[in-house]
Amino acid sequence: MIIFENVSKRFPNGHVGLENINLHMARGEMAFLTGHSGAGKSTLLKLIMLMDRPSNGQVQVGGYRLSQLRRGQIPALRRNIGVVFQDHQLLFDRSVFDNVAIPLMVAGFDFDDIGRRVRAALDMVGLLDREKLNPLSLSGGERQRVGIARALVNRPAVLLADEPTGNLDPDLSADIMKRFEHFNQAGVTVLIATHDLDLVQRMGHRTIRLERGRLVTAGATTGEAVE
Ligand SMILES: Nc1ncnc2c1ncn2[C@@H]1O[C@H](COP(=O)(O)OP(=O)(O)OP(=O)(O)O)[C@@H](O)[C@H]1O
Repeated sequence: MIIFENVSKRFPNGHVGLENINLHMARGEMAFLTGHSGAGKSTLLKLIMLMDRPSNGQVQVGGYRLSQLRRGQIPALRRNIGVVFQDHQLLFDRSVFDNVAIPLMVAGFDFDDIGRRVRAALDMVGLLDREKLNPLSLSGGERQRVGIARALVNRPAVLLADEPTGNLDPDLSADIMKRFEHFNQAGVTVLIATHDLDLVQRMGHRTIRLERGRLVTAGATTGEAVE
């Protein structure tokens, strides 16, 4: 589902963010991406979601070589990748409903369809009764769940999360991770960048570890060679 072949990322200032990464995540897999601050976790996620391009090597997602995508194919790829950020990036001048609806509005869904899909996504994260509220009136954990609903509303095949539990207490972090596990069981490929090694160990999924831009452990993937 996600393949990195000899991928390096050198920034314009000369800093090497990623060096010769070879990685294979199978469809339907769940993995954690770990490493110290500055190890390259966000850089790796940005290459998958096409927010940035590698300097060398190839990234493939869902069978597409990202370097060969035509401009017109990029929105379809992005719709297939849901992204959850640590600071959830919600709009505080819109309701919870509108925040979750944004990807569908951008994609041009009709009004009724948007209503159905937004409510289904809010239901999945247990926030159906909060749709009219402003995110400002929600707790940190609830805001994060709104961010997850927004990431899932397009029913993407891949869910990426960058430090999704960074500001949450251990119970809420465990709750959010359980939800990711649940989506994974429904077939979504899930990759989560996190510093929370206790949680990673407790959950027992594959761990992909970066150190100064290099892959030091890629863990195991079902039936396929890695690294
Ligand atoms: N646009 C950029 N220009 C120059 N250097 C950059 C750029 N983006 C990231 N870097 C550097 O690349 C390295 C990897 O950054 P990245 O954000 O991927 O790390 P990270 O593992 O996600 O860290 P954290 O856990 O702190 O979020 C860091 O040293 C960072 O300063």
